[in-house]
Amino acid sequence: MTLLEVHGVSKSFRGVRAVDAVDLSVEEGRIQGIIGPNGAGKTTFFNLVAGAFAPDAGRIVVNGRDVTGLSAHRVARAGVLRTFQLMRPFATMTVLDNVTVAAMSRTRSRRRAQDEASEVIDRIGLTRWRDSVSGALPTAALKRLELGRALACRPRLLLLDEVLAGLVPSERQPVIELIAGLRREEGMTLVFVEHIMAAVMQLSDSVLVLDQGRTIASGTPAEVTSDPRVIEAYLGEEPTVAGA
Ligand SMILES: Nc1ncnc2c1ncn2[C@@H]1O[C@H](COP(=O)(O)OP(=O)(O)OP(=O)(O)O)[C@@H](O)[C@H]1O
Repeated sequence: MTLLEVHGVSKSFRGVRAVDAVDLSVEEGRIQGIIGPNGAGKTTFFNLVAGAFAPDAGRIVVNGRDVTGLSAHRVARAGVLRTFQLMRPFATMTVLDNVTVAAMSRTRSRRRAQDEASEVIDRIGLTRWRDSVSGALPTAALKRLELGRALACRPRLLLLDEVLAGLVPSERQPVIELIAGLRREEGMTLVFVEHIMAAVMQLSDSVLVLDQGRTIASGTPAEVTSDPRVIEAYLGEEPTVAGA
């Protein structure tokens, strides 16, 4: 079943076409990567799918329902959630309370929300930080917390915005495995924007490549990374972006 269908979405900011007639179709239970050089339009595309901005043109359908132009809140209720590159937990609240607040979006029972939050915290490997104030967490734990807050809402489609950014290489693989497990064990559908190519290669069933707002390639990780248009688009970028 197709969970996400994006038809020809476009968005301009003061004359700059940040996203230009982009199509994407994601089947349920698949992992879709989105890559592209800086300024390619990846974050804007996420914002359009998550309802942060309405597109100037095009249509977004989630689980057969047209969500084009709906608010982020309503898109979330349709089952689409995103994480943010810059984490936004409540710094003075504990990890447990932060995840409980997210779980409260699904239940009125604080007790049940707390139980679900505890499960999520174990799932994402934050058990030892459970009662710590979020502001005291190191970056790697904060990244997991951001993921946990999204998972507590039990999304059907999770949009991950550079979850590996800011992590040192040894911290990346466990997070990659955590993400792979979400699909394998829970059948979650994921769309992720990522600069770390090793993660894109390992996780993605399919990759969409944007450059200057347009789709320049789409296919398996091996197909897109050997595509001359993709190689050309990345020329001049930091080697860690193109080849890490
Ligand atoms: N809110 C905004 N107002 C004005 N211009 C914007 C806004 N958001 C994005 N843009 C512009 O749209 C274009 C695409 O930006 P976007 O952040 O979507 O790219 P990106 O691929 O996510 O880049 P990066 O990899 O650097 O995060 C850029 O030219 C950017 O300056």
